[in-house]
Amino acid sequence: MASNYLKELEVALLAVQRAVRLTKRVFHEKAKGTVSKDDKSPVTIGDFGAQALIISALKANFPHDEIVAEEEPAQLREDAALRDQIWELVRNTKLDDAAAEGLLGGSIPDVDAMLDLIDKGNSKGGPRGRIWTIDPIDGTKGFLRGGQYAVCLALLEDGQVKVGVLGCPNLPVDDSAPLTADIGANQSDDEGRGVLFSAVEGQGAMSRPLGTGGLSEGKTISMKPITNMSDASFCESVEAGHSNQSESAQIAQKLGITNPSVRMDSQAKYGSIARGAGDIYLRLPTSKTYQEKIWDHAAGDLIVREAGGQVTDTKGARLDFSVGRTLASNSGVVAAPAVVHGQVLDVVQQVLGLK
Ligand SMILES: Nc1ncnc2c1ncn2[C@@H]1O[C@H](COP(=O)(O)O)[C@@H](OP(=O)(O)O)[C@H]1O
Ligand SMILES: [Mg+2]
Ligand SMILES: [Mg+2]
Ligand SMILES: [Mg+2]
Repeated sequence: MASNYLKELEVALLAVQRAVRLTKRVFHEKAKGTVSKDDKSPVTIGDFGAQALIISALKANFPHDEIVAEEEPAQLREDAALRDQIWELVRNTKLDDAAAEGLLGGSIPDVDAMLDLIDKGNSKGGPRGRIWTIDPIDGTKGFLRGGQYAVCLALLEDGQVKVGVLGCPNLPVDDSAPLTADIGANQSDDEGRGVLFSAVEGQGAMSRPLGTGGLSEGKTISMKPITNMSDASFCESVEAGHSNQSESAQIAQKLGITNPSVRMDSQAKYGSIARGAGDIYLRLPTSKTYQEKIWDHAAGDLIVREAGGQVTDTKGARLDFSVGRTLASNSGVVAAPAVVHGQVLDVVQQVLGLK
């Protein structure tokens, strides 16, 4: 029987909403409990705490599903002070709405249970079955800089993205607000910011304000129909090490795009183009060896496609979430409204020397 994924969507929206409450507390702190991972990338108490809360909600509702999550608890087992800071955040973060909080399964009993939950995100992924993928803070570097970041959750079934949710605390609520990575001078003022994007396969994409309790009504979002490339806006990573910014500038110029690129951290880029605030998202490989991670793209891929977009890699292939924890068979990302995707891809391939 076909599923409409209603329960999965509700749990995912509430789990992301709750996790965002935790990340926002850390965002507003000066000391974010940052440690360096083996690959030298940063992780904070916010990343670990959000992952624990989301996995707890998933395990309470879908105990047999597998989970591919970004963070692993090894460092925490050795660092009691860090572990206690995370536990303090996790046990004090709840939704205001008791029924919604109850749906997420209630409290985690103790710090060891929390570490075990973080560890439950260690699935290898793959082509079969139901697999959730979590990026507890996407754009950790943006989070540390005071920029954009996103809490990301998606459900894969037999390698296909079925449900995707992105919590973007620093984007404007207003879907028609212009595309900018700026979150305003006064970073402690949350007024008008915080959006939850979601999509279910075949059911369109939505946005709604991030709240503190239950869910508010969602609005359908769609990509902007581009009639003239010279008016298009494109976005890319802030981090030059994550995407080749000189190639993207050449691509934009060849397409006749006159606006400078908007550099924004995280999957907030996918959400922004899905609601028509921007048009095109380019992610161009900076190395031959780096493999994109499934948690960096699964939710955004579905949200953009359900909003009328097309998402491929630079070779023109759809993103393949069925080959493990990384997108090992893909290279980069080209996301654009379906009607112009072919035109954009053509220029990407010319500039990258792929044709
Ligand atoms: N060399 C590289 N090329 C592309 N992406 C990279 C990269 N090194 C790290 N990343 C990924 O880029 C993500 C952030 O994307 P963006 O640049 O669009 O904000 C990081 O997610 P995390 O912040 O969750 O670790 C990380 O997984
Ligand atoms: Mg990371
Ligand atoms: Mg990420
Ligand atoms: Mg992350």
